[in-house]
Order: sequence, then C-alpha cells, then structure tokens
Amino acid sequence: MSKPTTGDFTKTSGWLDWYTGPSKPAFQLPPGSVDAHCHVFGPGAEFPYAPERKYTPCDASKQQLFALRDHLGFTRNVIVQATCHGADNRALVDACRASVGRARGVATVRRSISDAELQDLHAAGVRGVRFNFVKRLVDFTPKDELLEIAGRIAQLGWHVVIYFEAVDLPELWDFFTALPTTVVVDHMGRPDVSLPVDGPQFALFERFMREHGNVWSKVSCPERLSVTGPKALHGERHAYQDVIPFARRIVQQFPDRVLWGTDWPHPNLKDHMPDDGLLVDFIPHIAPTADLQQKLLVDNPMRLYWPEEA
Ligand SMILES: O=C(O)c1cc(C(=O)O)oc(=O)c1
Repeated sequence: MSKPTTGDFTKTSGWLDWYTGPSKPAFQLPPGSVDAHCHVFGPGAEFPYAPERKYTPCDASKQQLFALRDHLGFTRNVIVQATCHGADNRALVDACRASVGRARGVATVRRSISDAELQDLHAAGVRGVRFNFVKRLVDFTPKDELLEIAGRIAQLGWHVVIYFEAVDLPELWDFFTALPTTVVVDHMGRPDVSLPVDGPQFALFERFMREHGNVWSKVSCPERLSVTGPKALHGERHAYQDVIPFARRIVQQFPDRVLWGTDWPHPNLKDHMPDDGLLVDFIPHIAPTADLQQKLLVDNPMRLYWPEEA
C-alpha cells in the first residue's frame, strides 16, 4: 500500500501511522464480508480536519481504504465518521460515492442540519449517525439535541451508533434505552478487560443487550482493549488473548446483533499499530464456527446497511 501523507497539517505528537505492509490473512473471510467499522482521514489537503478536533491524524484516503479492503478480502465497508472531521461529512460522503455502492456510511450531524441535507447524505449511502461520549474525543452535546436528531433520522430508517466507555454506561443507560432506533455500540462499550469477564462491569453491558433487543455491538478493536497482548505483529496469529473471552461471549449470546470491523486506520493508538491481516486472523477466535462467522461478517451487516440486498 502507498504511504500515508500529512498534507499541510501537523500530526498530533506521537501519532502512529497505519501499517503499510499488512499480511494476507490466513483466515478466509466468507464471500461478501463487510468491514463494518473503518474510517477515512482527509486527505487534509482536500478535506480539511475540523477546527474543533481533538487530534490531527495522518491522512488515510479512500483509495488506501479500498486497497486494504481488496487485500484483506472484504467486499464492502461501513465508513464511520471520525471525530477529527467533526460534523463535516464531506470526506465520508466522497468515499461512499466513489465506492460505487460498496461502502455505506455513519455520519455525525448537528441539530441544525436540514431535511434536504439529510436526504443528500442518504443518497450518498449514509444509514446512521454516531453519538460520541468519549470525553477525550469530543465536546459535550446536550441530550435533548441528540434525542431530536435521533427522532429525525429514525424516520429515514437509520440507526444510532454510540461510542462510550464502560464506566460511563450506568449514567448513560436511561438515555441509551430511550433511543427510538436500532442502537449499535462501538467496540463493545470499551470494557476493561483486566476485570473478570463475569464481573459486574461486563454483566451490565450484557444486560444492556439482553434487555434491549434493538442494541447491537461491534466486537471490534481488540488492539485498543487488550492489556496483555500479544500484539498483532510479526506473524502473531494468536493476538490479544485477554479480549477473546469478552468478544466471544457477546458473539455467542447475540449472534444476530454483532458486527466486526478493522477500525482502520486505528486513530489514537499509543502503543503499536497492528498488522490488519493479523487482525482478521483474530476473527475465528471470537466467532469459532462457520455459522457465527457468516452472521458476523455478512448477514448482520447486510441486514443493517444493505437491507435491500439482504
Ligand atoms: O478510541 C478512539 O480514539 C477512536 C476514535 C475515533 C474517532 O476519532 O472517530 O473512532 C474510533 O472508533 C475510536
């Protein structure tokens, strides 16, 4: 793959660029697999980063994303608006349009968005909005604004993607359970995997999914959640062992409400940048049967993002 650029922007100090020589996965993805969580960054020279951003990344273009898709063996992408672009969805829309139907999007919008602008996003392939509660990534948005947005996008048949950390779930519970749409949780609600998988923190997340049939989860980002590794680098096909029990529990309990994505280009990793081919090799450890893999990688994302084809 070509190397990342930075344009006129200066990257956040310590920024790790995405991995340029991903291996070919040993795990054969089922035909029609969807990478249901990935991002594009800029390029900043064409799609400038938002003034309110909390980090400045290296560029990660649509061409580079599509090259990774083909290299890993995915058929489609779901591109999620990265917080470094704020509510300016132009890079996302451009990538979705350029994909000729092979990418759908999750946007970030403010209450000031017009109905016509929402329709334009829909025409480009957007099927959801992202509400972010991770304090290092975004400024606070009042709940009444988010509920108003949720009510409007529900009418388009879209869903809400939520990103939060496990310690904040109790406080956000009432808001999340009041959302009128399908609700997709990013990265399993970021459990602390050094705590027991059958302890109270993860039990609350399981209860959230069990009691609310509209809640889905991305069982993604082991590279972010893992404390003990080993890292998906240097041919390691048994990476992130400490995350496996958490993700596997969710896949096995809720096989029809889970999604998987690479999270390429992996914003804000501090420790290492994974080899995305080896990340794909993580999948059979959390979805051990062909039936679970088909649901996770094909049937579920198709039902949510390409229902007209599912
Ligand atoms: O944990 C993160 O830093 C992170 C950031 C973003 C974003 O900036 O949009 O998206 C993710 O999925 C994860």
